[in-house]
Amino acid sequence: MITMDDIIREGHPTLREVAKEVSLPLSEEDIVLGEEMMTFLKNSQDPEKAEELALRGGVGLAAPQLNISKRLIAVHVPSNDLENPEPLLSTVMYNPKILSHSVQDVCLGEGEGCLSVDREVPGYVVRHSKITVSYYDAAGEKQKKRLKDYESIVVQHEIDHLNGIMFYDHINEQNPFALKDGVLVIE
Ligand SMILES: O=CN(O)C[C@@H](CC1CCCC1)C(=O)N1NCCC[C@H]1C(=O)Nc1ccccn1
Ligand code: NI
Repeated sequence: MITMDDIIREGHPTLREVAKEVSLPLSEEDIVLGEEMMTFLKNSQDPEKAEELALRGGVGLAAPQLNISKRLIAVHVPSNDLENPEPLLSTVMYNPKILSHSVQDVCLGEGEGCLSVDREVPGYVVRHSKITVSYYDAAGEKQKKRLKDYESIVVQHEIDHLNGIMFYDHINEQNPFALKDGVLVIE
């Protein structure tokens, strides 16, 4: 079972590598890895389990964060609507690829963090508001999804990890809260 001890922290070279494509058909090993990454996210969002296992709550995880330089990510974005507890997005993506994106940019008002970064790095992380992402699912089926806003931000943060990019690489060093015209700030 994955715990925080399995997550490598900034400074570890693997976080700056470009991860390798996963070979298809998916190996049992890669399928199990995806399942374990999804279980970590669900555990991390469960108050009891998170406390018991000392997990930081996470909505996404990329294999390089486990020192596994492969192009697979897991995302589990909880619903923000008590009426409908269904998660907004919950999937493992193998060889995810952004096919197209909006001109419109977006950023989280409270900035971003990372389970591999044990410090606050303030500033706006400007990303595409909408993306069309293709990927293979755990059944080896090719999928295509159009994502927007928070879900889009999460998937972009994870795909960055596959390319050795950290969220703070996007923050303007001169003025971390500088915003170009038209960038949408979402809370
Ligand atoms: O690469 C993947 N990571 O580094 C885990 C990150 C991924 C998100 C950061 C911004 C977009 C994707 C993550 O999830 N976090 N960052 C550090 C601590 C907070 C935590 C978080 O946002 N938790 C959360 C949010 C809503 C609901 C439940 N939990
Ligand atoms: Ni991260």
